[in-house]
Amino acid sequence: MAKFTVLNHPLIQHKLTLIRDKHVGTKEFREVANEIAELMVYEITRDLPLEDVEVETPMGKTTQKQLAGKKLAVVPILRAGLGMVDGVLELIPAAKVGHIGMYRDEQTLKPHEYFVKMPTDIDQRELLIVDPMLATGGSAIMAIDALKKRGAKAMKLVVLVAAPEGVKAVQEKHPDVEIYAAALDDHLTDTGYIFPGLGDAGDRLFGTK
Ligand SMILES: O=P(O)(O)OC[C@H]1O[C@H](OP(=O)(O)OP(=O)(O)O)[C@H](O)[C@@H]1O
Ligand SMILES: O=c1cc[nH]c(=O)[nH]1
Ligand SMILES: [Mg+2]
Repeated sequence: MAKFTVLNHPLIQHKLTLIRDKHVGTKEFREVANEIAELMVYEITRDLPLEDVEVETPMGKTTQKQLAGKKLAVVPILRAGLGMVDGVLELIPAAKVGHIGMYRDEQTLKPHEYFVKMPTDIDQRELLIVDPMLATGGSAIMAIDALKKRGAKAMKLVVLVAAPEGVKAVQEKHPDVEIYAAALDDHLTDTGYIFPGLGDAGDRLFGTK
């Protein structure tokens, strides 16, 4: 079973508390969601492999480290995942970006896929799937299914807020995918929202409610 990790750096906790506040508007919600994503990626990439490279400084030749291994791609689950992409790209500006469009039926809570556009070489990349909310887990599971079907082999799921139900569901269906969250919240409500959560992350990011 892959790891589930809560990245509880004090800055991450503080910023998440800021955007939980229902009075925070679209501009601040957007800015802070990206800041949290950036801090999370800083933590998640701690163990990226390095290799030696020779470089000539103005003082002479030296052997130093550079990133080795698989290249990265960011995969937001639309819409709300878009709210984390800029934060990730701040740290990994050369990453490719694949998009998966998914919406959850409000009555059944079942996800529906409406768009997939991936870099052609996803089989050779490590994918960071981003979505602010992991609720029932249905959307993340379907997104990972879609990526695996297209050849993806290495991926991590990065969410701001996870519900225990969603973590369990993803771990059961995709035991090879590590999950990172800024917080593990208490439970899902009977309408499928995370409590205490953030509310509807897509609506809060894009001002659609
Ligand atoms: O774990 P689940 O129960 O599947 O719920 C989580 C999903 O719900 C939200 O998307 P939503 O369907 O609201 O679409 P949106 O991003 O367009 O708002 C959220 O961004 C996740 O993708
Ligand atoms: O709490 C939740 C659950 C699913 N999607 C959201 O945007 N928020
Ligand atoms: Mg939504």
